[in-house]
Amino acid sequence: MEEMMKVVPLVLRTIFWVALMGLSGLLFHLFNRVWLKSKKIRKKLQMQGIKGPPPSFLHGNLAEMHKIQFQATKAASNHADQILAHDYTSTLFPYFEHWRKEYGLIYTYSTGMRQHLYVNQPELVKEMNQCITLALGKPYYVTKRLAPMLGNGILRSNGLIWAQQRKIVAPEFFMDKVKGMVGLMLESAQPLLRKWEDYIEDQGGVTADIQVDEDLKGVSADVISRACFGSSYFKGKEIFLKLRSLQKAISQQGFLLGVTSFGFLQTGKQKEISSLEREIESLIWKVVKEREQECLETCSSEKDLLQLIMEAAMTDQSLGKDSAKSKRFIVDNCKNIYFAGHESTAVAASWCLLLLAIHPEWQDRIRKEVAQVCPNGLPDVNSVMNLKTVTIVIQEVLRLYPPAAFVSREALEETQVGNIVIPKGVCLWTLIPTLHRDPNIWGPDVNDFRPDRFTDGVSHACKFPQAYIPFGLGPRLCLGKNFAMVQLKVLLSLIVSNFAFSLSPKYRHSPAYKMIVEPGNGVHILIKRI
Ligand code: HEM
Repeated sequence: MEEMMKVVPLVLRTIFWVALMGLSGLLFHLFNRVWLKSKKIRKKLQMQGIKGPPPSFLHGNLAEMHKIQFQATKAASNHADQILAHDYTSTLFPYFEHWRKEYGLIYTYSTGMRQHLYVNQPELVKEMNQCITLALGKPYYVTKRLAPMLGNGILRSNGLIWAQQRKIVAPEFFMDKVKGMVGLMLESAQPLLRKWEDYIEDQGGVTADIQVDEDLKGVSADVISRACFGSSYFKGKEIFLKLRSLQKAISQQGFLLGVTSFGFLQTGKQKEISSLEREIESLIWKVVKEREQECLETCSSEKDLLQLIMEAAMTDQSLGKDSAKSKRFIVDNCKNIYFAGHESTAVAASWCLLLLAIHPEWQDRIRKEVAQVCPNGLPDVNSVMNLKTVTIVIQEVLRLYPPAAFVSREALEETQVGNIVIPKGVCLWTLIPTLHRDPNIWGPDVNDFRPDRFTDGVSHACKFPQAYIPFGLGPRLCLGKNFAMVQLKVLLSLIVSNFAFSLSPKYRHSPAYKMIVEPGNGVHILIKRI
């Protein structure tokens, strides 16, 4: 017994020393490998004249970012009366604004040990976006959180895999293909018109106070379901509903700053995410199998996107005969097109209705144009291309309220962008709304809603056309740009030529970031029949 009493403290002491050595080793590793490495990267940027807020050990500038965010949230007053003057970056990402005022259009900051470069100088934005090197990709720490939703599809992939996917998917969204989809866009919008007429009927027959967002999401889900899944679009809609739940679950995780909550807090959410991911995969796969069977019997000559993605998966040499790879390709790309194609277009439509509600003179101009250009007031393949007023209204809305807030890249290798050498691992961030509201680029009326600034094209609307990037720019330019623009034109011309609307007193202006920037409390308008 006495012997044992002597041994216990010895064991405890040994454990203590081993733990201490382990901890010192870890700290040494953190200090040497991680901290010194990020210090070296920072130094490389500083030596090129790039300044930024001084980071603290382990956290970088995170504490300051949270503090600035906290103060901005506290100070955020109701912007209801200054919808146009309100640049949402000042409330959603106030630290970027704070540092921009202090350090200019290019600066560096860090989150944890990760070094970032803020790039909002138009010349450098252009260089960065038009850089064709595969050494610039989507930042891994951001996209890895999106993996359950996007797999390794085109939105998150990098390098050769991305280049191959882009080659396969891009032609499906060329203007010629999109023109063929005008009919299905019209079909999808009709139920919305009937629904809003019913609202008016239900609310006394003259006007109705409605919230537009879910109805618009319904239309864009229907459009992309029809475009993607053709005859099986009902099943497509079921998939899309689940994808929306998945998006909601992921965006609750605050992935942007790359700060993880403690694992155990996330377990429930993680389980929900994994189960949704599995359900979506098996639903998509079921549709694919049914389609294969249909094709064995009679395959329609009219090919939808699913058909084209399936054919690409079968014929693309990079995927070879590996059925697992082909399956991943099909499932991931269906998921990517849904996410990219559905949410952002619907949110853009919401912002359009908001700005048109406070500018009835532009509703009048659209109405006149639709009456002149469209036979029977319905846009078709030819007339949709001639809707100039609708186009400039959409362009102006996307300038003031771009749904995608950032263009982001990571230097996968050391890369030269313009006159700056970007060390490997640095993430680059361009804030699209800030570029779109720079008075040096757009002039003193930058905060006014003035669609006619776009009458003679983007290059006449501003000093630096590459600074207008609601759809990005260069090799990673949005694949669905044509699809989104045509869909928005069809939808707006139908709504405006059937209804007149103004802003409802229920509307509260509070843009919110949920992977894209949307009206936080929805868009409420008062509508009446024309
Ligand atoms: C108003 C609606 C839309 C907006 C504002 C928008 C905006 C964007 C932006 C900013 C990017 C990133 C560009 C970059 O990282 O440089 C992007 C990428 C992409 N978008 Fe869109 N988008 C919209 C609609 C659509 C639609 C309807 C589709 C498909 C049907 C689509 C498919 C894609 C794809 C596949 C990419 C990834 C391209 C790549 O990485 O190569 N988008 N979009």
